[in-house]
Amino acid sequence: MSKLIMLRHGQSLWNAANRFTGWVDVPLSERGRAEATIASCKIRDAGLTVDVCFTSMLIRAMETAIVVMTECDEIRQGKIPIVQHATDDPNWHGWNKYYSDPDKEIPIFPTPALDERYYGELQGLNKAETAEKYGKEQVHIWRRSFSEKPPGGESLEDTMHRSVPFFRDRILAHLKQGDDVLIAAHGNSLRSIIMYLDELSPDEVVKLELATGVPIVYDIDAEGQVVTKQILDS
Ligand SMILES: O=C(O)[C@@H](CO)OP(=O)(O)O
Repeated sequence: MSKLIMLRHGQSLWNAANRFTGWVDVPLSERGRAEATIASCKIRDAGLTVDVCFTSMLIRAMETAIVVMTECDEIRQGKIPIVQHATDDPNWHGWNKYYSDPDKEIPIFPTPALDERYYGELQGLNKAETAEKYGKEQVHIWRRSFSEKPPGGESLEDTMHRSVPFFRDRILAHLKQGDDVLIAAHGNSLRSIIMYLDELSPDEVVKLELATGVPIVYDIDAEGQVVTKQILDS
């Protein structure tokens, strides 16, 4: 049985300011880094370790992954987490040219497939002011419905079309072979994967809210099926 730990990044500076963020690359707040540290301790205290880590390309998810993987040493079992950048980037050479033993490393794979949903024309706007302008109900539909897109942005369904194929092709492959996996990502990219894992309907996913910095732990069997789910929220 493998463990899948899903973690929404800690509070960002725009979460704190109640602004739509989407693909804007805003870092964690002081509280967000503390939340990531607490998440690391919860993962350690639950006796969990990590063999492979996936994050989005956005700094708030990467910061969270790095804090989790380095704050409580037990999680990395004496191994070194190393970020695995894309090999086809013409401006970036050398990161994978070194002497090392792969058994002593934990690869961290950043991927755009796990980025937050693109919030289009809402990016940067204050959420409360936007609700006053367009109505609470309309803004709730933009934020939480499955198929409605915010103006110029992605619906959850669009996000799912990139997150779930990546999850199935890349992440489940590790889980099926027995690796324990950490995904540090975003409210909506994780909602789309949880919708898939928990077999939620479009109506059910509207009510799914993920808190920042709270680990969600799945047991996954060798066929890639969910056996149990636990939320480490206390
Ligand atoms: O602003 C965002 O990018 C997201 C997550 O913080 O917001 P929402 O909760 O509206 O999906």
